This record gives sequence, structure tokens and C-alpha cells, in this order.
Amino acid sequence: MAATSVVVLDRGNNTTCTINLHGATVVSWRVNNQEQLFVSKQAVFDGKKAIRGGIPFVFPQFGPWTFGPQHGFARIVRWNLEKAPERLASGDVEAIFSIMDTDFTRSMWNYQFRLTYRLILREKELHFNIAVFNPNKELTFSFNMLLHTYFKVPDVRRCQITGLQGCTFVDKTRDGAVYQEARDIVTIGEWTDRVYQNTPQEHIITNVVSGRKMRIQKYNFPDTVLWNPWADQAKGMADFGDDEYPNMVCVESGHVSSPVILIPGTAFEASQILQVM
Ligand SMILES: O=P(O)(O)OC[C@H]1O[C@@H](O)[C@H](O)[C@@H](O)[C@@H]1O
Repeated sequence: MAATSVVVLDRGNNTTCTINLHGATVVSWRVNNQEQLFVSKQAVFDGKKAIRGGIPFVFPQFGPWTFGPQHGFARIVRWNLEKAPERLASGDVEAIFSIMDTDFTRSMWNYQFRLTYRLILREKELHFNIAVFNPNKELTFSFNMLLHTYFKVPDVRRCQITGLQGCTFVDKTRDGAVYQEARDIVTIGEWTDRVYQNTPQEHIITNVVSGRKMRIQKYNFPDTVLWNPWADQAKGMADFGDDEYPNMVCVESGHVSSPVILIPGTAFEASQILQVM
């Protein structure tokens, strides 16, 4: 069996979305033949390591983890294809992916769970609907979740990001010091690793591929992580080219600064819409 395998949603007009079952990582989103996501040339596809780029799925932990790998296990396990790509009456294409607990996941996180991930590819949009169910009889569990989206950009220094003004953020490049964002438009010109809290439902990033704008809409994802490793940090990552940092920006919708607490028999739902404007 191949170490990794992919599922393609094809809407026609050279508009496609490719999902690698390793981590249910979205590894490509093309709109009219234009790639919107960054994947490193050094990315490793060995069915073990997390894929460097696209949209890795972070769950049940964000960041370093005492009981397992950084950013949890969802991005390094093979997902099931619950529903193969199917064209809807609207012409949009849908596919559903899922994981549930295994011996491997229980060795780090000893709960039964079920996670479904539904993707819908529209003309200029990609929709993500996520549901986590707690089937345990008595155990409440808590988790973080985040869509670690790597946007492809011609030059990150020219991107402007809206929707962060007034938000409190934890700056991981300054030992987790907490600040408040003063700027209505945020730009990036150095190593950036920030967890913005209680952000609004919408962000716009300017100057993505072909000078267009990207709209991010999120529901039940209170936080937004902004990340670019810049030159020095890039050198420290084996699966990221030294000169690639100008061509990506991670703007990540998540529930990370506080955990989701899920009591038995209930579900948590969250969603995101990406739109090329
Ligand atoms: O190298 P990883 O595990 O994919 O993580 C990449 C980055 O992911 C970001 O979301 C984190 O805020 C960063 O701290 C981290 O460096």
C-alpha cells in the first residue's frame, strides 16, 4: 500500500481540491487553475511525518504535548474516506472524511471519539464543516482544534491581514508575552508566531495569489494564529526550504487558547469558509 494516497474533488474549470488521507491534509486547492495553498518543496510524504503545508488538521492538542506529538495526532494518522467526492445539485462537490479512536490514539488520549470532516468545493470557495462527538458513557474530554492553513503568497511582506485590531495575543516569539493588537491592518516582516484570542468571524488577507484577496470566515473558532518562520527559523526546519518563507503565510482558525470541553453524548461543531475574492 502506498504510504499516502489522495482524494480529488473536481468542480470543473480547473477548480480542484486534493486531500491526502494522511492527516486528511488538504494539499492543494486550485481555483481556475491557480493554486491557493503553499506546500513546501521539502515536504515529506512518508505517511508518518506531518505534511509541511496545505491544511494540516490540528487535534486534540495545539502546540507541544506531554502525551504525544506536537499539534496532536490527527495530522499524522490515516483518515477514512467516509463519503467519496460527489457532485451536489448546485454543481459543488462534497467529500467527507473521518477518524475515530484506535489503540494508537488511546495510547496518548484515552477516550473514545468520532471526528468527521466535510469539505465542499464551490466555484471560488472551500467550505470545511467539522464535528467531534463524545460517545463515552461517563467521561468528559477536552481538546484543542485548529486548521493550520498555509496560504500561498507571492511575497508575505506585501500581505495585509484585517480583523485583528484590539485583540489580545500571545506572542510565542517573546516567551508567550501577552499584548493587544493596535493595528487595523497587520503586516508581517519578521518571525511571527502569535495566538490572537476572541477574533471576529472574518479576516481578509490581501495580495495572495495573482494579487487577489482571500476571505476567511470561521464559526466556533474563537482564535486566529498567525505564523511565518522567517529566515532563521526556516533554516531549522528540515522539511521547509530556506528561501520559502516569503511565499507563505499561515492564518489559522482554531479553538486553542481555551479547550473545548465535551460532555458525554454531545458533539462540538465548527466550520470555516475560504473564499477567493
Ligand atoms: O512545525 P509544526 O509542528 O508544524 O508547527 C509549526 C508552527 O505551527 C504554529 O501554529 C505554531 O504557533 C508554531 O509555534 C509552530 O512552530
